[in-house]
Amino acid sequence: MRSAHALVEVSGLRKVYEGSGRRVEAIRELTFGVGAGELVCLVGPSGCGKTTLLKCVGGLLAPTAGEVVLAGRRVTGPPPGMAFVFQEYGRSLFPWMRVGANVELPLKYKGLSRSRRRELVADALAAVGLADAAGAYPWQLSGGMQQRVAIARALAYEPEVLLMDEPFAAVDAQTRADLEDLVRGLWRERGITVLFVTHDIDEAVYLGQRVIVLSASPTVVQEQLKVDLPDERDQVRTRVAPRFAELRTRVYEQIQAAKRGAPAAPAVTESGTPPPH
Ligand SMILES: Nc1ncnc2c1ncn2[C@@H]1O[C@H](COP(=O)(O)OP(=O)(O)OP(=O)(O)O)[C@@H](O)[C@H]1O
Repeated sequence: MRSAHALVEVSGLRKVYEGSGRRVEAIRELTFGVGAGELVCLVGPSGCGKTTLLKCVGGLLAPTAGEVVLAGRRVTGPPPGMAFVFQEYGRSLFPWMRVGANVELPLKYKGLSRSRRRELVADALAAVGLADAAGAYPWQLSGGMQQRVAIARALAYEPEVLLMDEPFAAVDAQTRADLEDLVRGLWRERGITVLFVTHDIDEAVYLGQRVIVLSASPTVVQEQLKVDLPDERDQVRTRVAPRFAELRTRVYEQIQAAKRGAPAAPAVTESGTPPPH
């Protein structure tokens, strides 16, 4: 399933780590596209190369073969239109800088005026519900609030593409639900393209318009699944909907198959109906 107008195109991507007498073929061959304004979730067994893939997409790692193209341009380093949110908010925010300064920092590299930077910081903090926290230090905030700050920092940067690497893996379940709804809300309001890596099947189905299931390492695309749930999602109602259960079962089965090394299932039809099995 590759959009004719993909904003991000991953073609024949391969990554082999070499060094210290060790050779790990993390990604064998990955090809997929992400359309402008799409929210795509990537799931796969632990160690299948999700982080490696995201780093290649974000230009933080050079692929061994293949390429990533953003808006028609080959990615060879971190492109200006991309922002990252990592799992470890504790390490991604600078503890000696107040929240406002943390959010503002990347904007300084964009050469924006001071007043524009202030505007963007205030807007982003308000968007994540932390309008009052600009003067606090990260360590004065809860884990969930720190992750909101990391999201605000990415938003303030006004990215075309937001790359999120298991961003909610380290927060409690209630906070996680709130943050999932925050991301969906921001995505719908701002039309950002989101590539969201998670190991949580329910999270992938709840958040995504599409779920890409990766095989075990050395990684290929095991299956792509269209999430044909209504755009209005709700933590209670969506998660008990029969279609949600069908989709999560399908993803679960594919991940189990991936762990066993079973061949990829045929692609899902446009209606999103899984093929019979
Ligand atoms: N810098 C590195 N040098 C050597 N091998 C690496 C390096 N980074 C990752 N790997 C290996 O590449 C494979 C994929 O790792 P990666 O972290 O991308 O997987 P992941 O799917 O994100 O893992 P998890 O689900 O556990 O977070 C693993 O076998 C890992 O040991």
